Amino acid sequence: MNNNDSGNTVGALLGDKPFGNVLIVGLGMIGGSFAKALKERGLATLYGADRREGELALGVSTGVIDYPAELTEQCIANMDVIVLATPVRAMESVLLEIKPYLKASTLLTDVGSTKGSVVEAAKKVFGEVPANFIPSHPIAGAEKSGVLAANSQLFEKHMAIVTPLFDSDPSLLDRLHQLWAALGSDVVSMDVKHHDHVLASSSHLPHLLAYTLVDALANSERSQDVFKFAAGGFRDFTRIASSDPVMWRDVFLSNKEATLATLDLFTDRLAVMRAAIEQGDGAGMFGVFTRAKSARDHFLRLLEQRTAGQSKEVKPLSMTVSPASAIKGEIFLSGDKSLSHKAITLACLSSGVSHLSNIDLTGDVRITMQAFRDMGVVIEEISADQLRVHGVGLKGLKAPIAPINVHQSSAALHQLMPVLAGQDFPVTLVGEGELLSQPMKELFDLVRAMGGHVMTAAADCLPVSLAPSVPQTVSLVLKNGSKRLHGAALLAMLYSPEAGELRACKYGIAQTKALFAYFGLQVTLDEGVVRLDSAVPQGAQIKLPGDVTQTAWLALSAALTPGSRLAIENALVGDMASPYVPFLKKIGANVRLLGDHSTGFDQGRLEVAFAPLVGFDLSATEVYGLRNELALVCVAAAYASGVSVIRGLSDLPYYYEDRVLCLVDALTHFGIVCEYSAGQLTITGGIPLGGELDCAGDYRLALAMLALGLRSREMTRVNDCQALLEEFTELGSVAAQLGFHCAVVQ
Ligand SMILES: NC(=O)c1ccc[n+]([C@@H]2O[C@H](COP(=O)([O-])OP(=O)(O)OC[C@H]3O[C@@H](n4cnc5c(N)ncnc54)[C@H](O)[C@@H]3O)[C@@H](O)[C@H]2O)c1
Ligand SMILES: O=C(O)C(=O)C[C@]1(C(=O)O)C=C[C@@H](O)C=C1
Repeated sequence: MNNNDSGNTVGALLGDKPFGNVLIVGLGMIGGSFAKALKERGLATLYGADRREGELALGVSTGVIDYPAELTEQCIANMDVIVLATPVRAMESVLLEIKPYLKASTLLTDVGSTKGSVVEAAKKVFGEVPANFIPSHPIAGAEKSGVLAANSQLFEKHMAIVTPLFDSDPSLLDRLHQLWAALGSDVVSMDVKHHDHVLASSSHLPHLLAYTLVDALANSERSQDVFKFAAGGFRDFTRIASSDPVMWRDVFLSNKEATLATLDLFTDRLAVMRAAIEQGDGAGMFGVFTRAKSARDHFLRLLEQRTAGQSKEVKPLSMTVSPASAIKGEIFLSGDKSLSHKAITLACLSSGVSHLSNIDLTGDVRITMQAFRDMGVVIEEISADQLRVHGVGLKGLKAPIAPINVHQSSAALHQLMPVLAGQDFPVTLVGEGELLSQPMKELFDLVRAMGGHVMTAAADCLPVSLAPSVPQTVSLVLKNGSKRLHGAALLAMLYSPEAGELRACKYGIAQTKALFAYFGLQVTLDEGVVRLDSAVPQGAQIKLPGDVTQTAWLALSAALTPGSRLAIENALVGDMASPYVPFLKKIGANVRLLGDHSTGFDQGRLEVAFAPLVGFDLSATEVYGLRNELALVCVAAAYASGVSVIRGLSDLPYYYEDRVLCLVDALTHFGIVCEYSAGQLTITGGIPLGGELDCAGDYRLALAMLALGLRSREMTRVNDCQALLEEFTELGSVAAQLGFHCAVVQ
């Protein structure tokens, strides 16, 4: 070892460099990248050992390491961290060499692609895995090898898996997390066996296929022409066949059981595809290709999000609105998100084909779609807002190959749980982020009421496994549940052996009733009891109406902005239309809703022009009917002449009242006089001042605050608009089309 500082204590060195002395054994592509990344960031003094002296010389001359080293006592005993980066089968001999000199305080880890074999090697050498040996594995790499391929950014925004063992030293484990995090990795913990199975499918099998494909073609009769005419597809598929043969031989020797399992599964699927080609089964092939395409597109989006750092940190977005000149134009609004979600679910569970148009395919609707695709449903995306869904029937879903991941979507979870509880196969649902710590007792109880077996590790939280069960007649009382839970209850009723019922339903069901009717299902509401006749949903053709909240917001915005002439071409008419439109009419707005109303999602043209608004007095019953749009009601009051009274607010569930109180703060901040007492709010109309507001991440509040800024004296800035932009993805283009002066600021 050529360490000039070898006389220094480890503590002193740690003071200079946070990770002290780090030795890499196997200074190739991964070991070199690790060393270079630490060295460039000034985080450690780097030593390298390799059986090829040439690699060490190159490592020093290219600045990847500080010093070449040998596995002597002087070296090993002086290290704070030792990283094994040789091919996995060479690790046992390295462990044998370092064993006599290894201190218990030194963190020993590795970067090998298999973990079970490395743990076995450690057991063989040490008798049991020492507490300071904690295996890890960066999920980043390349088809290159050798120290010259070292890349100091290789691990940034990639995952690093750590596989701690029961007896691993907690402070060294913490150090290992810090080490990978310092190189920019997202660190995740995994069980050794699970790691080897997952990686067998995600990494080992693809390498085997690429090597075998190239080898088979290279030895085929027409190999010269095959390579001559091979283009992008061949190159993309076979890039990894240029990887290091020693490394990959070691991987397959070390992870036999898991690779054979995934290979068998793949071979079976390949046989199915072979049969489909032989039998000219176009529909079968189409099904596989559409599902695979969408699974890959979904995976790429997740990867993009992660590499763009979005899943780590959500940047708060703000929006500004300048007093607009006028809102002018004709517009079609995209379909309601919650209806889109429900329509897709019903279409997947129907017999026959459904055609869904004006569907909102943004955000978590895609998570639900992906889950159904994973369970065998063919969903064709005909255009950005149209789907053709080949329904499989209520019990026709197929067991997914892997657990269903709802990511962070509670909406997707509520759609999927009752449907999965009704199937004849066991299934596991996993999630991510905050969703993992949210108790789902009410939803899980609902599944239990269906007769479902619900198994969770942490009480009523994700992940959850469902086992097939004998279905029970669904009879539920949902006094306090959310609207989503009520939606889930209706789906649960689909699986009830006899007509199910839901008591104490506190939400209007007009929209659900209409949606179910499209699929041939009859929902009735009688004295607070919702019933669903047992029937099999049938494929349907549905054109979803424009989003009701967006319609109400645009109508108010045009009504209070002089010079406005707005037409919304696909506003919902009839019973299901928002009561906000008649409310606007009542307070003097120039509003006309044109269109015949018979059944279902009938749509008409809503025309709005400016007119002065007049103060109003709303009873508790009217306020209940307008509960979703109360923030907009308050904005209307702020611009109306005279005093407006809004009654019965404290009779509403607390979150409606909270939203109104937030808006009252905003109005007061903008100089509008408000008084709130005993659930009654009075607002005296005036001219809002403008300024900065915070919508606390609430989509409806954000819209109301933007409307408030439309005629205020100064520009209005609304902070925390992330949820708004996720819900109303077309806000920018709608604003541009209608002449709003609305902009996003980071
Ligand atoms: N290549 C990838 O994409 C990738 C990704 C993640 C993890 N890994 C893992 O990282 C490790 C290294 O892979 P790589 O791609 O850097 O390979 P590489 O061939 O570039 O480097 C391996 C180095 O180890 C040295 N070596 C071999 N046996 C040795 C021994 N007994 N003592 C000392 N040195 C020895 C070799 O001389 C070589 O320099 C492997 O375990 C591999 O499974 C690779
Ligand atoms: O990107 C590549 O070339 C890789 O092969 C990297 C890859 C992988 O399969 O994803 C290879 C092996 C690993 O252990 C981890 C990552």
